[in-house]
Amino acid sequence: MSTTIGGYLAKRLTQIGVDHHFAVAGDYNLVLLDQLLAQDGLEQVYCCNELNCGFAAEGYARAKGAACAVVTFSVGALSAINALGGAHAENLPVILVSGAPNTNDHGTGRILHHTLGTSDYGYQFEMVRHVTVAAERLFSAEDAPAKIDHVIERALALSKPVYLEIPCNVADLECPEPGPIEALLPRKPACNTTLDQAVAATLSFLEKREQVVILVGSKLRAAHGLDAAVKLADRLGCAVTITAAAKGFFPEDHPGYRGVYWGNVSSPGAEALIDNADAILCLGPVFNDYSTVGWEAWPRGEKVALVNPDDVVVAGTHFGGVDLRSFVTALSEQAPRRPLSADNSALSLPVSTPLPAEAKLTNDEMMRQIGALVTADTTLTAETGDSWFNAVRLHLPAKARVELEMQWGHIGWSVPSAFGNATGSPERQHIVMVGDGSFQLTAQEVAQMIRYELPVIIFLINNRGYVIEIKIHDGPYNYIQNWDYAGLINAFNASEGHGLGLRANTAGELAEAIDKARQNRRGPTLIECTLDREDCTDDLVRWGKEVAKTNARPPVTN
Ligand SMILES: C/C(NCc1cnc(C)nc1N)=C(/S)[C@H](O)COP(=O)(O)OP(=O)(O)O
Ligand SMILES: [Mg+2]
Repeated sequence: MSTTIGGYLAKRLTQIGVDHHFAVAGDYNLVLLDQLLAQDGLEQVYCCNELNCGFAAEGYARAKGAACAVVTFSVGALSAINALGGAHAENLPVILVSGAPNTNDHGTGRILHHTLGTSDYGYQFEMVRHVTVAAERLFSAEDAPAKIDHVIERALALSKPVYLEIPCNVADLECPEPGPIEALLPRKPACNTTLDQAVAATLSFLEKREQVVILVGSKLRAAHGLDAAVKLADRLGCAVTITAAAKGFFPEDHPGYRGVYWGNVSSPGAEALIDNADAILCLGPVFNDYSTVGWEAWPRGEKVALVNPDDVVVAGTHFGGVDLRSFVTALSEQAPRRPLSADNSALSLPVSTPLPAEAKLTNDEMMRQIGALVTADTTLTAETGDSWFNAVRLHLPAKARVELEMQWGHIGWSVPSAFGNATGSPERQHIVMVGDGSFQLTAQEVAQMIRYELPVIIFLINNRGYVIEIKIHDGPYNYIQNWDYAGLINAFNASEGHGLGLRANTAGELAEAIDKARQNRRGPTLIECTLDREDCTDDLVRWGKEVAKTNARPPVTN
């Protein structure tokens, strides 16, 4: 039996659970797109541009565990590279496939369209290697299967993006059918010696310590450690806090859950919990300048055990090659059981009383109404901006998901990412919180939500500008042209009733808009929430001041 190179890739995608791939056509990838279209069980979904295509794949990977975006050479791929940087920063296995020039043109000195106008077509491959963990260029059918398998295996093993370049005259060449997928799926090293020693060292580290706290980090999901973390919390009976970027990675109805640890904008009591702990088990943490509030809130020292996706550092010893899930599972089975020491009734939940219907809409009222929408089936995608602080403050029902991009932080990511996420998990209710500034970068993808009839509810928070930047450092550059955001839906020809654009100036108008959104099941509903520019979370103001201070540090002169 044989197939084509495009058919081989298509079959491999379905074997790893990718039922859709995202694409923008270009003459370098049209034959490849035909090969992918021919695969049963693999749907081709189109995007407005290649940046959105990359972000849609990133969102799909959040839902399905892997994703694929197909773009054309150079003019397409260079836009998608930004989204690949995001997938790398957020630990998501996105496979970027780029069409490429005819193999006969290499080395001829000829000038090709869509290129820099030089005869060297290798610059894209050089650029993409900086944002991927594996990259391959195909030139023939002979080594194509091995190269395709290599990038797929690396993407899954490391939960990171990879790249495949397929010339336009190679995509339909004949090659053998793919074999079983098992060898490409993640398998952890069976080195039990190091694992056992890491666990033993941690058990003795914990032995004499009373105030144990687990801090859940944003790499925990990519390391497949969510369930193991709950088991460990049950075993240790300890308090559990999360970093902001790990929102939704630990059940908030768990008796040990004690909120978000984020320095001076932590949940009430969470900062003291970490400061007073004598043992902090950090599971998949990312301590960057934003998450440590300008390097101020960064748990370090002998009381910290670092459990990273592929290594453990505890009591001054580094145990390499130990995968997080195996380690946390073994620790939860061997640690002495302790009684429950934490009680999340101590977690004070934000309570805001409903405003009268005619009252001007406020941020708190907006969040009260959005919070009431969130259920176990909800996926809330929250954009960079005050939406971060609003989303992190929500108290989530078990199994609700929050998607954030707090490492990469590319404004505009939320709309295409939610489009991809909704494509990959149509059974869930999808909500987006996105500011006016961010929305202006990638608004087109709402048109695809209309085209594919995805009932995403988009809360467009119109506070007239880049408020997070205004709070960090104000200037004329933080103010933008105001759009008729609610009216934009009509520009996307939503007249078939597949899309709704509404505006909410008051508490009552928001409640009505949400009712309409819940009934609109055949397309997106964009609700423009108008807020005063000064009406932002206190957390943003306090956090912004600290970050501004950190940015302003003068160069150290020695
Ligand atoms: C301009 C920028 N960041 C700089 C930036 C600029 N360009 C890209 C691609 N990504 C970025 N983060 C940011 S966070 C704006 O405040 C976002 O404004 P908006 O979406 O309106 O949200 P808020 O009003 O809540 O801040
Ligand atoms: Mg704004």
